Amino acid sequence: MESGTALRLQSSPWIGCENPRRNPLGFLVLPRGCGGDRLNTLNSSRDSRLGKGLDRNRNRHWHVELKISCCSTKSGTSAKVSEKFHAAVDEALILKRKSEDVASHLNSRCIYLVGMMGSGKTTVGKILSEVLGYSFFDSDKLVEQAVGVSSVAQIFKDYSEAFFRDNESNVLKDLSSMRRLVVATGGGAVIRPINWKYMRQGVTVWLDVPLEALARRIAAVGTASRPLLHQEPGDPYTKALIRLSTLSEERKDAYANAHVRICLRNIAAKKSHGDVSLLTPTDIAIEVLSKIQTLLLEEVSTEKFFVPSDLNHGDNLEEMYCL
Ligand SMILES: Nc1ncnc2c1ncn2[C@@H]1O[C@H](COP(=O)(O)OP(=O)(O)OP(=O)(O)O)[C@@H](O)[C@H]1O
Ligand SMILES: O=C(O)C1=C[C@@H](O)[C@@H](O)[C@H](O)C1
Repeated sequence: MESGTALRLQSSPWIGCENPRRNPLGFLVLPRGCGGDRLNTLNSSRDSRLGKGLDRNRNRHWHVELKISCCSTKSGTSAKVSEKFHAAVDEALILKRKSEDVASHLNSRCIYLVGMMGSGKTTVGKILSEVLGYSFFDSDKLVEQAVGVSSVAQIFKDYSEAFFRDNESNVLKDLSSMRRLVVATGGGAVIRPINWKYMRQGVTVWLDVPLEALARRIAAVGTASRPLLHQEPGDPYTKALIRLSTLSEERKDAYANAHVRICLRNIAAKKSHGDVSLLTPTDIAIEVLSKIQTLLLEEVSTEKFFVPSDLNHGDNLEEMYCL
């Protein structure tokens, strides 16, 4: 992913700042005077939903956090680096603007990301949670926590898939009474209708990624953590592609229950390169916010609520799962 392709910031004449650093999510943290002024003008609202992410320390040592997710810097010239940095700043500005618009209509409702394994639910979900000032949870991790076993693969092995699915439903039920969460759900969470009842308490978003791209991503990290891919013979790419094709055929109608569909092929086509592998997680996060914005504006104009807006505050998730 983009994490291995850090920009060589120090060599950029445009930036000229010392010691740019990244926070744990891969956001660039720049000191004052390092090109963040363009963001500062947009960042003037004190009660911004982004307050936690962008306004932190603003009086003492103003800084900005940008998600840099460009694809390659192999040629490494300063001009190219500068161009890419400009593009990343523009991307971050769009992301911020969209997140503010969406936050004002979301009314604290949660976002549930659904999609096949490897579709980017975790990667994109973390970006969304950061810009919206939401907390991020991965339902697979919550199941592991609830069962007290360190991996989903081990739960499948020690118990059964059905046992895992029961626990997954329990987790989604618990989450459904919560607010201000972005949840990356397990790839198979969509197959149980009851889970939709829980997830549709928030806005549900389907990350629809071509199977070849999924298989490439999964092959790159291996199939060890994905028990449903263990049975197939062959090299990791072929193994993943065969199994993903069957699962996707079985599940495509279920994924289509989501309020919003993010089709990577369509985003790539809109960008005129047609290549989904050139789409950064930030590109995808921006598209998610745009589609949610459209949904919520339609909600306002038709007065028909697609997503319940009167949820009670739930119990404390940290306490429930000993996090
Ligand atoms: N836009 C992208 N471009 C390239 N690689 C990506 C992109 N988004 C995610 N990845 C990579 O694909 C892999 C899977 O991503 P991620 O873990 O976010 O998916 P997931 O949907 O949460 O998967 P799972 O359901 O199996 O937990 C990771 O190695 C991640 O770095
Ligand atoms: O696609 C699936 O069915 C799964 C995806 C993972 O996220 C895990 O929830 C588990 O490995 C099952």
